Amino acid sequence: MTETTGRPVADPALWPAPLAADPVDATVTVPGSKSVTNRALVLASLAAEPGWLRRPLRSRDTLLMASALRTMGVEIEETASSSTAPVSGTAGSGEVWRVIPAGLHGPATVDVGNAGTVMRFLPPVATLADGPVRFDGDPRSYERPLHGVIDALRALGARVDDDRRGALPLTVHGAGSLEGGAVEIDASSSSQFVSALLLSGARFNQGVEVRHVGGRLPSMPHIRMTVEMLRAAGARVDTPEDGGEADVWRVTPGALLGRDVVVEPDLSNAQPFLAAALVTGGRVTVPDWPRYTTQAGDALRDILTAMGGSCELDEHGLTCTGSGRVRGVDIDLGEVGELTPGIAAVAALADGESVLRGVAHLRLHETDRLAALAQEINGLGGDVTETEDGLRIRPRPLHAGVFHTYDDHRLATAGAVLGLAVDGVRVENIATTGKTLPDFPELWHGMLGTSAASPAGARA
Ligand SMILES: O=C(O)C1=C[C@@H](OP(=O)(O)O)[C@@H](O)[C@H](O)C1
Ligand SMILES: C=C(OP(=O)(O)O)C(=O)O
Repeated sequence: MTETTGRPVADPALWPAPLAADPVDATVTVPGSKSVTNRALVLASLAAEPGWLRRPLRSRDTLLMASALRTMGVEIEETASSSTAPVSGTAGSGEVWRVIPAGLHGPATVDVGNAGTVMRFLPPVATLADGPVRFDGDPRSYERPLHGVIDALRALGARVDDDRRGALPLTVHGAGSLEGGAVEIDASSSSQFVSALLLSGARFNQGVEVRHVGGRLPSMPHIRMTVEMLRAAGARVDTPEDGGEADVWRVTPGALLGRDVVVEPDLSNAQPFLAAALVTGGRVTVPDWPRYTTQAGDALRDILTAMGGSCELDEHGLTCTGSGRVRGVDIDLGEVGELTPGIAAVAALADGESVLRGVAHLRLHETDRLAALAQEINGLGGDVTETEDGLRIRPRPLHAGVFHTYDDHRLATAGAVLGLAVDGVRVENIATTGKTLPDFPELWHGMLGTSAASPAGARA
């Protein structure tokens, strides 16, 4: 692309990933968790009384969730300060959303975008509406698995019209209530099937009993998050982990409490920043890292340590420090699949081979993440091969090039991590980070002490 003067100009769709001139040394405050925010919105909407979310994530996925619940009749008031909330939270300043539940209504139309949490958590909610709720979304949402939720809802008494059988778009014909009861699903393609049924289960006449039958269930921490948030809202939940049958979860019918939820920082979105410490031999602190959490991102402490860094959790938050050396790992990421793109980027810069296992289901995430990572890292000169359930990454010197992102926020942040160490990486559609981390470019430049207008080390 050239101006009329013939001078080359930057393509605005290609973000010049800043090269780290020095080891990073920064504190990065990471916005709220997508997974906590969207569960809290659903649970608050199903509760018997109003509730609050403090420091919710404001991103495409969470705004889609809020707007979907609003179209079904829930009131969500957004305020800038916590002063109106007469409750015990200690979130301090920041945004507060007040959720006022109401009888759920149809007809309504829900745009799920490409948010797994919206497309899976809301059809069960829609069975409680008093009319039809239509679900549609981005083209990719049509390809993401939904059969577990649709088949289960039918088995539990709902009427669902899915022209494409087991996929979006679809209509849930809400009848004001759902019988509920016991159901078997194969959730090996997404833990969100289980979470979806449990989240609404307390509002079904007979509650719900979900039995997973099939291959390995991924992302167990996310199911634990669902269980713990349900319990905090007053639901009785029986799980395999408290002596119940393997792969069976049960939610007893009952009213849910309105809560005052302080949303934790999104630990999976902390990943690129912590990875920056590792690949530049620097140091990054993420404040407010919870001492106890069900978030998958907490596994980063161990993973980044195994890759050559050191991570310390203290009153300042989590600080990860790079040693100047990045080690390859052989690791099963099945429990924490959403961390895979960022780990793959670090692994491509390591001093030895890595094997990332247990993540075959990533082929049906925002994009086919295994194919996309192999393609894009190899496009920069890397040596990545897809295995049956993951990636084999052999580090090689990388070179400048365009890193395509396939509308996947985690591909975009992975490209930024590579750009720290490889001169001339341009990330296509950095704005796609807005799915869960809208201010990513500003946060990234802030961490590096550069500015988007004249980033040191960046090339237009
Ligand atoms: O329930 C959740 O909030 C999530 C569960 C996981 O989904 P899968 O089990 O489909 O991987 C995870 O990857 C996703 O980012 C968020
Ligand atoms: C898989 C992810 O998202 P979703 O909630 O859309 O499934 C993710 O954020 O990595």
